[in-house]
Amino acid sequence: MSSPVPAALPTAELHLHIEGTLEPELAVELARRNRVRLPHPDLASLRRAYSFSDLPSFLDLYYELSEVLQQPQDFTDLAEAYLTRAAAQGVRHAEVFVDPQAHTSRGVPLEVVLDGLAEAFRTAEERHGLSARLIACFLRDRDPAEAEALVPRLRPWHDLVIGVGLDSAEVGFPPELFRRAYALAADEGLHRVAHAGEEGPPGYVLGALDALGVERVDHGIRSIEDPALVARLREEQVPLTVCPLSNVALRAVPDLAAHPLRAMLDDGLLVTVNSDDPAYFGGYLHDNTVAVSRALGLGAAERRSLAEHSFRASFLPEADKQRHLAAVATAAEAG
Ligand code: HPA
Ligand SMILES: [Zn+2]
Repeated sequence: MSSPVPAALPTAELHLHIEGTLEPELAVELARRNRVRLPHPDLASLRRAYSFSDLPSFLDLYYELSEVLQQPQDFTDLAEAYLTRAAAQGVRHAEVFVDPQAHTSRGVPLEVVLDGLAEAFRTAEERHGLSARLIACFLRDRDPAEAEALVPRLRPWHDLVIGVGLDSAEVGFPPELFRRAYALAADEGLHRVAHAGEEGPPGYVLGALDALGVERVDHGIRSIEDPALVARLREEQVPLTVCPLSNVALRAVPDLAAHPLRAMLDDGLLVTVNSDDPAYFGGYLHDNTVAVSRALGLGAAERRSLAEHSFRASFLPEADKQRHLAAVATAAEAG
């Protein structure tokens, strides 16, 4: 008999790509609504395409399906579906990635993307009991000049877009390429995070810290290959937003039992669990927590630490962090 599923604790989700929440059913519906031809003729064949060998093979499908997103309402529907699912999985605050260039590069205006998402995010607290903000990611496999040009264009949405990030194909695109874009973002008062050490080497994590001044590292799992880097991440309590089901789906780790999450926790790192692209990788936030807990034998104390870390690592004001941490304590002691 398998053990009962632990209850979801209140948690902040800090590594979630809104485009990665596009479930196949919604992709098919939006393709029909917008008369976009998908290369997969029906839902069953589309579902079969959700099998990946690495990050680039996933990104091919992720960008292809993003083309069904055309109108503000499409982005509102996408966000609304995520918020509904996230709330049911214990998420009480979300700092959500969006890839503006994935849309502007195919002729969808920035306003369509951000106003569409804003429509759902504005009412997230009342409708779903969770607060939600955006982090605009630069696509690292495109010209850094595009990233630099994007930064001032985010100004009208600074109540919603609280930071910048860096994603897409990692290997061959080191953080240093985006030094200027991040300096511009810092001047605008935006928070800074970056994907590093997912497929790329530990040196990319160092580059994100030193060249980009990031406040959090997304993934960062390959940091464990460099003991001096691990010591620095521990001393500086740099948050690492880890995504277990993503790492297995993209073969960054062979299976969940081999995932470094427990070692990272035991090393005193400020790690959090997140879902990355849940429509593609088989689970939302609590699904990740349950799966990795089972595989690594994490207990209630470790799950409480993960929930606490998520709020400590968030960009929430201190008073809100304390309010959420109190809610974690109440839920953990009840459960
Ligand atoms: O996991 C990811 N890594 C890099 N880029 C991405 N864009 C969406 N998901 C990812
Ligand atoms: Zn990611």
